Amino acid sequence: MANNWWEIQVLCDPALEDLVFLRVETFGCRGTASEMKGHSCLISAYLPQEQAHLLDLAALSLLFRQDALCVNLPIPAVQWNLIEEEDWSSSWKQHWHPEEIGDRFVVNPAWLPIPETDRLVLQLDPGVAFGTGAHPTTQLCLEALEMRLGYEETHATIADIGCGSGILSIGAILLGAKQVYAVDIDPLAVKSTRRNRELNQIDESLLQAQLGSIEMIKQLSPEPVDGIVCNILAEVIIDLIPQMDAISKPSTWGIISGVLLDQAKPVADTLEQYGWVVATLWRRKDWCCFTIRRN
Ligand SMILES: C[S@@+](CC[C@H](N)C(=O)[O-])C[C@H]1O[C@@H](n2cnc3c(N)ncnc32)[C@H](O)[C@@H]1O
Repeated sequence: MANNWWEIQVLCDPALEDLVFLRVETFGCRGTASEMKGHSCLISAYLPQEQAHLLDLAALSLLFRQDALCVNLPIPAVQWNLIEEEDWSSSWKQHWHPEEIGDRFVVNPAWLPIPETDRLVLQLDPGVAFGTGAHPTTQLCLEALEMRLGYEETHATIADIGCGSGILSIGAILLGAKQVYAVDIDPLAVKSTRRNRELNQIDESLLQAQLGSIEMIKQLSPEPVDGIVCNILAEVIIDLIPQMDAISKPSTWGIISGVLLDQAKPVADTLEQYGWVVATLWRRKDWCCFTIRRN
């Protein structure tokens, strides 16, 4: 049977973009992209057909409407189409362009020529996994890695928990990390990380990607790691913090994102409760990123 996909398109005020992203991700969409259309933002999101009925899509549209009304913005225009597998990959790809992130990176879609640049080129085919470089939390994490590894520390061993496309793991290796252990509970993310590792010609021994979560890092890494990067949602992070001790040493640092601003306090409280100090808190749009170290 052909695998068809729903293409959900939301044309909204740019101020609503983050909320729409959050809604489509929570809904289970696997590929998302956004672009400006005049003064509006067009968000396209993709979901396997069998994962949603028409009624679910109608309910999702109502949520967009509700969100807009709550913050006093125009109601977004929503449409959905059923598209075939081949059309999905090509229609999704056309949304992606090379994107400069921080001072050091350019994220280049793997199907485009490699750009001439002094920056580190992060070749990426995100497939259906999260992590294209377009999301503020991914950008904040890459920028924090750049500050940590680019100027202060190389040869670090790093755990990437919730690796998605592998973008942060690959970024860390390009910046000189010695060894990265990448884990994700989604088998498609692990597959995507391995594919992107190959695209960036990184040896498997430098970047190991496995299905699982923090407990898998313990199995992969013979020693506690130097750094932890973790870009997942706040409630998952709060559950993971107590387990971070098992892979850390006194000098271990962390880069934690995926946290909406209004969820920053419970995350910070939990970090402090488990012996971590919040060194900085970076913000982009409605999201934030913590850099942390041991107490
Ligand atoms: C927001 S994406 C981040 C992807 C990528 N690291 C980035 O920064 O763009 C979060 C990823 O975490 C994974 N995830 C969710 N809960 C998890 C858990 N408890 N342990 C490990 N991975 C998890 C999801 O499958 C998803 O791929």
